[in-house]
Amino acid sequence: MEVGSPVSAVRSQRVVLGNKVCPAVVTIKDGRIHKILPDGEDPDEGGFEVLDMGDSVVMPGIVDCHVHVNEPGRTSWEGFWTATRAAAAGGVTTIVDMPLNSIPPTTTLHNFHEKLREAAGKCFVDTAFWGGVIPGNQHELRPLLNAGVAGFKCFLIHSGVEEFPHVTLSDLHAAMKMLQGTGSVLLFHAELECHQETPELADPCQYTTFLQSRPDVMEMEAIQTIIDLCLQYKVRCHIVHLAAAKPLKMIQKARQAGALLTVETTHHYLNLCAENIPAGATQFKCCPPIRGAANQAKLWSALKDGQIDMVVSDHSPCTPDLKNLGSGDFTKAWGGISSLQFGLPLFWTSATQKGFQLADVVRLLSQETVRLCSLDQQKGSIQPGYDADLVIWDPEREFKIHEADIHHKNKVTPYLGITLRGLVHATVLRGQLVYRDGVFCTEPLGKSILIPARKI
Ligand SMILES: NC(=O)N[C@H]1NC(=O)NC1=O
Ligand SMILES: [Zn+2]
Ligand SMILES: [Zn+2]
Repeated sequence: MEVGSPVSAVRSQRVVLGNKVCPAVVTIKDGRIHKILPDGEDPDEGGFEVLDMGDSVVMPGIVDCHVHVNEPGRTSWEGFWTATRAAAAGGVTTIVDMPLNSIPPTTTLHNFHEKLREAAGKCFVDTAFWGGVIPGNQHELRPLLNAGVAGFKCFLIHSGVEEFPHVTLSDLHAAMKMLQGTGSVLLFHAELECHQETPELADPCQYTTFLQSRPDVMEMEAIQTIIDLCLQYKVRCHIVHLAAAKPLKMIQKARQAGALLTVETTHHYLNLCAENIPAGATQFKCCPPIRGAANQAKLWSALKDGQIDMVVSDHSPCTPDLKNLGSGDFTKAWGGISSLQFGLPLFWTSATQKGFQLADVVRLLSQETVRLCSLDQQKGSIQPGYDADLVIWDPEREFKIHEADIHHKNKVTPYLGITLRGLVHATVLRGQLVYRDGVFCTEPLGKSILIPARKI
């Protein structure tokens, strides 16, 4: 079957349906899942283009709700065309774009309209959008929500870019008042500046120098602030890219007290360790920093027992010069790691060794992420009526990451040359084959997804 073709049924010996993996034929009508038939039973109506995938796994497409596309304004860093091709190659059928790093940032209705114009006709997978909260823009929040943003993101510390300033507590009270009763969600970059001594003569090329400059107490302090606001206003709050395990106890306690609080971590915190980062290797720089192995083990057990809800990429690329790889100075390099294309195999390679099952992958990379961005009635599950967004992959197949196979605009990544388990064969977007074995559909078939206002 050619890429770009409509698919009217997919057959496989391993279809992930809820908690089960079984042989089935998934039929598709008008871009949506129509019926799920036991294998052997043939689709009854004629003219079916059955894509027979043997024993490759068929799963809901991955929904990565933390991606910095950077368009418009910083298109040398990334863009809709390249980011969504990387997504398609990685089995990601929906991304949610972060409001910052693009110029302008998605902090006003006017800027959101500009974002939508720029995205049109360039996306190979579906794309939804977060709005941003910055000082003084509280009157833009309701209009942005009514226009279809999935929710909002803010920073409690310098964001890395000047045009997206971080908020103070009084900005947050103003924003919370606007969001109260809307059912929307506020995402927090959870690091707060704390008073601490920084050793003057520390070598900026040593990873530990950077790590010590952003200790886990900065995450603790930020998360305490978030919990207080969340309980006070009863607005849904979400902690992006939790790196430290220490705040998990207080998060759990807050949830037990009724806080509408969710938390994500990223592939880099689950796969990379501070102990293994060489001097000068600024491709590993991100914020909060990658912490030690003992911390990482705690993140994995928190994922297992549901204390961390989901795993995302936080794909945040830049041009190679901004990584300062030449000097290797961690204090000067851009913080951000590119991994949009490799989320599924990165997660699976480690998770399978820790006893996670395919159904856990669906829960952590699709079902929980669609709930966060209010797409759970439409995406993230193989059920009649849902969008026929599928990833078809081989969880046993190993492959090596070669630069030539990376579809992100800039190829700098800490994962270059590593071998992963889990090869994506095909990606189906609303019933159309958009990627198969290295070949993309020539037309970008992705849509901008506007989220209808929540009914609460
Ligand atoms: N501005 C931006 O993308 N920052 C991201 N990069 C990173 O490493 N953490 C972030 O929050
Ligand atoms: Zn962040
Ligand atoms: Zn981010």
